[in-house]
Amino acid sequence: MRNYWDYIKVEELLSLQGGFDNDESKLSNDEVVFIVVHQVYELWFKLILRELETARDLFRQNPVPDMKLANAATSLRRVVALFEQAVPHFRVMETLTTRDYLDFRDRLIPASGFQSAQMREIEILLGLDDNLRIPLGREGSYMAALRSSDGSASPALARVEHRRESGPSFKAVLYDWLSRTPIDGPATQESAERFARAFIAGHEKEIENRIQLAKQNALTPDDIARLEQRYRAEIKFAERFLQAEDEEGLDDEARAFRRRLRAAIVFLESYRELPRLAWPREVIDLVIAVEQQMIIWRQRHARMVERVIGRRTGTGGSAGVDYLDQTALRYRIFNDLWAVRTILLRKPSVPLLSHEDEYRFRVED
Ligand code: HEM
Ligand SMILES: N[C@@H](CC(=O)c1ccccc1NC=O)C(=O)O
Repeated sequence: MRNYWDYIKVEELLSLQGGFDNDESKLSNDEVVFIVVHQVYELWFKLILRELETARDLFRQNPVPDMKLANAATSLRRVVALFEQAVPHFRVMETLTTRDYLDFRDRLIPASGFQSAQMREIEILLGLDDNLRIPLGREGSYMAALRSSDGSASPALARVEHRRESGPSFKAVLYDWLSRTPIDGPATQESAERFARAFIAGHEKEIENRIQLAKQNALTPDDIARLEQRYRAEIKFAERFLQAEDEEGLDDEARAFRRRLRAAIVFLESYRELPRLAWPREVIDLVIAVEQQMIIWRQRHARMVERVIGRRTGTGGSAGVDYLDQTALRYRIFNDLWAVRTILLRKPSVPLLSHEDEYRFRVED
């Protein structure tokens, strides 16, 4: 007969909280809390990885089946919900007082969450650039921390190595897809760059409006000059961004790719009410929401750590909270998606499209 305990594997599950000695009777409530909270996180990470992999596999196709964009949005919405649930979960860990935790902390050394293979898999699958990674302190790379203390391989290392070899990151395939966006006409370099130039002209128009407004509000000539200087700097940023001149060391092909990518993101965000652009824009908005939640996770973990162990060195050998705060600040994957928000225009100032009808649902007459 089919029953709950066989399907959920309750007995097996409840036998996994015994720590290094597999003997829960030896552990305090505090230590079982410590173990269970981690196990719940690793289950959340498992679900996040499944959804991110589904989304990556969808965008890996060329062409990406338009009918499946809603599925991608569903996967990404679930990832956001999982992180949103995981963040407040640190409250349970904060019921551990520093003294209670110190009762068993030394036994954990050198184990650390730095060895959470699934967290590394999420970073790799999303597309975190290894060059951004902050060295932990004791080991050279984050991969070294996944080896056993005698340097031998581990299931965690195998997991992460497999993830590194299991195909392109979600970022890579998403950006490839975006770079193929037909921008106000065919999906060519020329139409992308033509749109970018028209968008910059929109910024020029916006500035004239703002300066007129400043004059009407009787700002002093000095204030107006200061405002105009600030607006001109904003245009310069927008130009450098859309021409991908802010990136060092790109060859011509890479720079052309970044221009198509950035023009596409600006295009989707600026005309999101056009039916055929609505789902793509929803997808990139959800990608931002995923990264935002991951940054909040890092921050919330760091605040919990500070509350429980202050600023002492981590069992994994890092500077502890200082290291964690740096990761929350520096680990950014979808910079282009975030940066676009700096240069978007009010609706009245975005360029008129020459092929707007091509982005409407066609009603067969
Ligand atoms: C009392 C509870 C906790 C303390 C004191 C703590 C402390 C730390 C410290 C100090 C680090 C930096 C590496 C090191 O030197 O060890 C770290 C890393 C990490 N911890 Fe925790 N942690 C706690 C709970 C958790 C929980 C519940 C999770 C959930 C999975 C977690 C996941 C991680 C991850 C993934 C890292 C690596 C972060 C990165 O390198 O980006 N930790 N933790
Ligand atoms: N790095 C933590 C120890 C710790 O939290 C931990 C130890 C063993 C297994 C998972 C852990 N979680 C996060 O690092 C600390 O410095 O206290």
